[in-house]
Amino acid sequence: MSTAAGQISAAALRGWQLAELRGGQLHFTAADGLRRALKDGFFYVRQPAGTELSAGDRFARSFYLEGGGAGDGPRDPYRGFHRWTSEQLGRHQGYFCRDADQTEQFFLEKAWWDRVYPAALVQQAERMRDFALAVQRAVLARLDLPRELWEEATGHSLTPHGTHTLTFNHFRPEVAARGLNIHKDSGWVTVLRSTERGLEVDRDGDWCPIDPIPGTFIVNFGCAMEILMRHTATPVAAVAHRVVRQPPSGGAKPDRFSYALFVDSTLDDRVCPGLFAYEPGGGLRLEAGFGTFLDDILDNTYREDTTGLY
Ligand SMILES: O=C(O)CCC(=O)C(=O)O
Ligand SMILES: [Fe+2]
Repeated sequence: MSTAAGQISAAALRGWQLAELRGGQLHFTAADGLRRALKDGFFYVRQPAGTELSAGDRFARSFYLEGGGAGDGPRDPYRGFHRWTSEQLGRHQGYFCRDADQTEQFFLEKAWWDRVYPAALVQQAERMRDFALAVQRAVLARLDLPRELWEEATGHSLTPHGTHTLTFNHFRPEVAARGLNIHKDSGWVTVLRSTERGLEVDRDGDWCPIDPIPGTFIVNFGCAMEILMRHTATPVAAVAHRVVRQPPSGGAKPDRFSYALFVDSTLDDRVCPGLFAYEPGGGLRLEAGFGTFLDDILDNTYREDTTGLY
C-alpha cells in the first residue's frame, strides 16, 4: 500500500510497473520499467499533483439513479443520465445497460462534455484528457517511430481531431453475470480510475488480478498502438483484460465503479483513413478502417459469446 509520503511498495506493485510523468517524460521506478510496461501492456502512473477526482467519483456512483429531472423531486445534476441515448448523442454515445455483463455504462466524447456533464466533471474530464495525451506523447518519444510521423501514424489522436471519450462503469451486483467481458481497449492509451479490486489482465494465458493503488491511475495500451508498433524494435502489447463478477454485499459496501479516459483516432476518414502499421524503413501501411474496427471491438465485447479481441 502507499504511505502518507506517497511511497508505493514493491509488494503493492507485485512486479508490475510504476511511472511518474515529470517534465513531459515518464520516469519508471524500475530501470527497465518502460520495456516491461510495453510487454505487460499497461502500467501504473502516479496521479499528477493536485488531481481532483470527486466530480468523477460522484458521477460514477449516481449517473444511473433516478432523481435527475422533473417529477423526481429536487434535481441532482449527477443523476438521471440513463435518459441520454445514442439516438440523441450519436453512435456509441450515452447510456448503455448491458445484458451479458454487470456493467451499465455512460460513454461521452469530448464534443458533448460541455452540454451534458456538470461543470466540475467537464473540468476533470479535460484534465484527464490532457494527462492521457501527455502520457501518450511521453511513450511515443521512447518508441521506434520517427516524430514527424506521430500525427498521421496515430490517427491525429493527439490533436483536437482525436476521439477522446470519458466512459463510466457501474457494476450491478444484483445481476448474475460476468463483471465486464474480456477485451482490449481499441485505441492508443486509456487512463483508468478505479478504487476496488476486480480487474484482471491476461498474462501468458493466466488471469492476474490488478488491484488499484491509491494515488495512481492505470494506463492501458490499446489495439491501435499494438498494430502500429508490431513490426518495430519496440513492439507494444495491448493488454487483454476483464472485470470479474462482483458479488452482492447486501448493502455492506458501495457498488464497484470505474471510469476511464480513452484516446482513439479521429473518426473522420477525410482526416485519417484508418489504422496503420509502421514498417521501419518502409513507412506507414494501412491495416484497417478505423470506424469498422471500433464497431467490431465494441460489439464483440458486449455479446454473450464473443470477446472484444481482434
Ligand atoms: O473497471 C475496470 O477496472 C476496467 C474497465 C475497462 O476495462 C473499460 O472500461 O474498458
Ligand atoms: Fe478496458
